[in-house]
Amino acid sequence: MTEHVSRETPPLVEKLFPRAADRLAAYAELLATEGTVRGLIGPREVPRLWDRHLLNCAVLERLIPEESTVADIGTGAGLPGIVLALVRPDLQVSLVEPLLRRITFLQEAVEQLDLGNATVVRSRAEDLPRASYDVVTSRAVAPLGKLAGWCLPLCAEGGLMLAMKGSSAEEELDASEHELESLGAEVWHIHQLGVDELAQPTTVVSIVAGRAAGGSRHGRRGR
Ligand SMILES: C[S@@+](CC[C@H](N)C(=O)[O-])C[C@H]1O[C@@H](n2cnc3c(N)ncnc32)[C@H](O)[C@@H]1O
Repeated sequence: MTEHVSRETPPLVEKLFPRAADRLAAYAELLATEGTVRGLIGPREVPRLWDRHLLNCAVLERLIPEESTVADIGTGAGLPGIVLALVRPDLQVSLVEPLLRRITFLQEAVEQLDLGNATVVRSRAEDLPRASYDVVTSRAVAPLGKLAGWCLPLCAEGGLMLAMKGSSAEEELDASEHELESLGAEVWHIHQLGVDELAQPTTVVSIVAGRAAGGSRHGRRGR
């Protein structure tokens, strides 16, 4: 049986992201059609695309300072990178992905959504230039310790690594403290980014890279 994404943009999306709602809906449609045909999104995910994927990624924008350069490592079909570029036109987002099949989809999506603030980069995280981004994001890419080894070196000094994690966040953080210290990270924190109408908050581990003198460059934009 073919599953469908709702053709109606949920009222919550109109309320939270009024200026991005139309293009978010176009992206949802693209994921539900080409994304499933090309095996980038499982058909069972389609009915819950909005809650479990698009809104879950969109709330991450609350932790990103204005006009940041962002690298989304292992973006896959563009999560959270494309969503961030849509809801935050002030950001410059690099969509980083090594696999050609996904790169082709990302290039088509960027073109169809007319995303002037997103660039598709075919690369593994380890091969990107160091100290190049204000913020490095990731979702469902690798365990935190390994991920920190890839992402923290990409952050400019005082930059921010944001790893979207589920219920394993606390455990992964405990297990990787030694690695984080050896990578020069000084401050880390677990955020629960909630939206009242959604059952599940988005759990994000934020880590400030390098010597974060007071961390004032990264003022939070509220829960
Ligand atoms: C499970 S998918 C998650 C995709 C997307 N972030 C999401 O949440 O739907 C993991 C992605 O990480 C990519 N990946 C794996 N190792 C990587 C590396 N070393 N550097 C960059 N991307 C990597 C894979 O190609 C894959 O697209």
